[in-house]
Amino acid sequence: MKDMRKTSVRGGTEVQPRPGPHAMTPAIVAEGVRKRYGELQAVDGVTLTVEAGEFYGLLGPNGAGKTTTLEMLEGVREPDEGRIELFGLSPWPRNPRLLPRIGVQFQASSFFRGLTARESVRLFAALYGRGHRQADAMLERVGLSAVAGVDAERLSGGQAHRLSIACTLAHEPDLVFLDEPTAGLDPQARRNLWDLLRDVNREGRTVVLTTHYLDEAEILCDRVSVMDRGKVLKTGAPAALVRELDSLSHVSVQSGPITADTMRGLLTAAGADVAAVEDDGVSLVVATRTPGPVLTVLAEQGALHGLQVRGATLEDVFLHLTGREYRA
Ligand SMILES: Nc1ncnc2c1ncn2[C@@H]1O[C@H](COP(=O)(O)OP(=O)(O)OP(=O)(O)O)[C@@H](O)[C@H]1O
Repeated sequence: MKDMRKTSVRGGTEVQPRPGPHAMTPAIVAEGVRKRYGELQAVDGVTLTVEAGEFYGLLGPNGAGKTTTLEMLEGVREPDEGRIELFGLSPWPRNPRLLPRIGVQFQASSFFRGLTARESVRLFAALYGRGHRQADAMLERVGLSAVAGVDAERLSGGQAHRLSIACTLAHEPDLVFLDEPTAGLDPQARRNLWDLLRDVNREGRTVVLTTHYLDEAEILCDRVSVMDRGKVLKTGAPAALVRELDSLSHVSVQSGPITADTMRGLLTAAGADVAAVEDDGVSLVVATRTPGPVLTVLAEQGALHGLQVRGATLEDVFLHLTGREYRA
């Protein structure tokens, strides 16, 4: 079921089979995790499980506690309370048995001064006893071979993000943590990075990311946890969270062939569940919980020109859960 969704999102690309996640120890188990900074309860009892092979997202607005949660999962910040296990092992205090299995993306802006892109990846690979060949293959993989000899600090924003991911992946970790990996990228660079992250996940690696971008989470993640004020408000597959909302769909067609009044009459006669029918002279829009009968009526009237059906999105889920607008 999960992989079918991914297949369609990935434009028909075939998903590589991977072992069923439930057969394995979860990649991450966190129970009742808390972190306080002075008076501020930044993380307030987070409980979550990430299965091996999952693409998992932590969503939320600024200050929700995503980064603090991620850092505790990574083992770089000590929780005040709670239990965390990665592949059944505690990441805190720093656990040398776990280090080769996890990859933590560092900020793209903090490469070692004076090193080229190639040297940067080779350095990271060497830290884990991996050779030049593997590092260079990773550089190729992220599409940076052509700029391998360029000073890392002179790369474009998109290239720098790709380089930081190459460094994160150079030792082939099973579990990859990314903190807002596409922040600040232009739409094309974002999409390129999405492709790369999907490929990494398709190889069977577990990917956990934080993001402000709800579209990104909806497209990439198998499951997301929506966080606000240090708490997880809800966890689930993006599509399931959206479906649970039971919100209105908006069916829109070009104005002209049929008036709003006629449409209302026909929809009532057809027994369709309609909340509103409006026409602004450009589009006729029907808000409904049952788009099927609406589409049938429009088809019968030959009024399907310019058809668009817009359902709820994760943004609506966020609004519903937090009672406030999503500000990326
Ligand atoms: N080292 C720190 N010392 C004190 N307060 C901190 C520290 N790090 C984060 N905070 C505060 O804790 C809260 C949670 O921050 P955190 O960075 O975890 O949230 P976030 O969801 O990742 O937000 P953003 O999207 O802005 O990165 C915020 O109010 C932040 O100001």
